[in-house]
Amino acid sequence: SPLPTSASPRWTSDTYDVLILGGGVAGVMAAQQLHEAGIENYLIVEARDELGGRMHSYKLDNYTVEVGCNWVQGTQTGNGPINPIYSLALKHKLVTTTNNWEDLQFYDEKGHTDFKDAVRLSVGRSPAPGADAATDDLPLLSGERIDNRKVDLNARSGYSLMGHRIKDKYDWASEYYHFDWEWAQAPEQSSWIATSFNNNFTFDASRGGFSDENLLSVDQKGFKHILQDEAATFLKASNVLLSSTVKDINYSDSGVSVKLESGDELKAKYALVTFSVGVLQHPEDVKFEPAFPDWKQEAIDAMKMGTYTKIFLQWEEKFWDDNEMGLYADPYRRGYYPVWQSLDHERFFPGSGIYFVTITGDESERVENLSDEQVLEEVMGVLKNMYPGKDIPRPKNMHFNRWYNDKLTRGAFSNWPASFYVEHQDNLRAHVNNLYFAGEHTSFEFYGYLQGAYLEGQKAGKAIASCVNGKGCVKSTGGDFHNKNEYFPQWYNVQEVHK
Ligand SMILES: Cc1cc2nc3c(=O)[nH]c(=O)nc-3n(C[C@H](O)[C@H](O)[C@H](O)COP(=O)(O)OP(=O)(O)OC[C@H]3O[C@@H](n4cnc5c(N)ncnc54)[C@H](O)[C@@H]3O)c2cc1C
Repeated sequence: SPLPTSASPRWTSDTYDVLILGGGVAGVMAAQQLHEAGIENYLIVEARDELGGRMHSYKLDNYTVEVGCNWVQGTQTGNGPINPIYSLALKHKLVTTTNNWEDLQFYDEKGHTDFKDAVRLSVGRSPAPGADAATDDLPLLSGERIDNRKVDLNARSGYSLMGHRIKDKYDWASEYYHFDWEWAQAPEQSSWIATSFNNNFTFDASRGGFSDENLLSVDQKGFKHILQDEAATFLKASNVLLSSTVKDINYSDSGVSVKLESGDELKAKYALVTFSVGVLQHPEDVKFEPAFPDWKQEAIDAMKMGTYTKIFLQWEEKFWDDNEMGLYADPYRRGYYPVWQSLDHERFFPGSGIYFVTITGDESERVENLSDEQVLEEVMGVLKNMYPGKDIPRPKNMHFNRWYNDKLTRGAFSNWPASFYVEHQDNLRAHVNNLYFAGEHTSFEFYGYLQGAYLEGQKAGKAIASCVNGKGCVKSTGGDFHNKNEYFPQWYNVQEVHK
């Protein structure tokens, strides 16, 4: 790796200007801002043995697969706004390919079937492929709600109000494919308004977004290399402390002290916490002293981590269909091993023998508590349904991450439950004394996505740099619900709606 190895940190006797807690996308981008502002007395503290966080690849046999993020989601339309992750991918020559969403095969418990029409007619986060009615668009109707100053509901209510009601297992699977597979939670667990603008800012160029293009990383150096290569352009060995888990964070308006699992203690004027909101929800993992003010704790607990689990399976020989994707409609259970992707395909890793299935949300949480053997048994049961009459051998390899139980993530990415309040979003980011916060979860437009982590890290890095350099500190917006929205002052005034 071109990256420096871990620092020999300076302990209590010395004080850093800034501690950046967490070396994922947000942490690295914040560090870059400090560097550009001429601040070099900072340290990134990361529990894992490399930078990247949820950019996390895994070597399955001879193939690098992505157990964390895999797509650059949204690129650029014409001269419109460009996704900064796309810029990074271009700069560091990420090897990508596209998916052909139409190359989808359908299955139920009796094998091949065809519910293309159910998928087409199912309302989606954006119009389903081939759907003709713009009214099938959840975000569109959400926009109307905002314009008419109506309150948020969950996305299930939105679907129902559009007249879309689940009739059978095919509707289940179709809706799952459009919704849960993106948000990692079910429509009833998700904000109608937040999922809608979140979708638009990334995918809908006509509504200020990047583009509806998704680029899949098939880079054998791992998706994470674009972040690590970028870090290597400015980070010095003395700026990074790897394999060091934070246990306690003590903060005030004069400084921050951080205790590591090793018992060592680091001190700084400011600290930026980039741990996921899931980690912040677990004080037994990382303890903050003093406890957060009520408004901060409420904002943290207002959000939920969705879990997105890719179960990679590898066989000596491919026995499955040639399609890129498969959608399985289980008769009894919504979201039961529903979305299958073949990597043994000419567009990806031909000859690899790799087929993977994604589960999300409550199913992920359930499955994480099973043993690998129990998971394999369930997966084999579904494959036997999908391919009746085929003698399917045990796979030679299986791998998946338990993101929900992982103390360093506590889920895959954040998702706003209904109802969404701009004030909670502001309070999630707002700093408390000398403790700042950034990560995908603090992003208004792009929560959940890499671009959210990138832009929030930059924003926090700039704010802290200005403070350190004596150019003025931003006033924390945290506190009781307030009435202004920095993004769309005239656009959404929750206070008025709820009076
Ligand atoms: C399965 C999955 C699929 C995804 N798919 C996509 C996708 O295709 N496209 C997309 O745009 N986004 C996707 N995402 C989301 C994307 O990966 C995240 O939004 C982004 O990586 C978050 O970056 P971050 O810096 O906010 O947080 P993180 O990457 O979580 O960084 C925080 C860092 O803090 C460290 N840490 C945590 N606790 C401690 C502690 N106590 N002490 C020290 N260090 C600690 C962690 O190890 C981590 O490195 C996916 C995520 C997952 C998990």
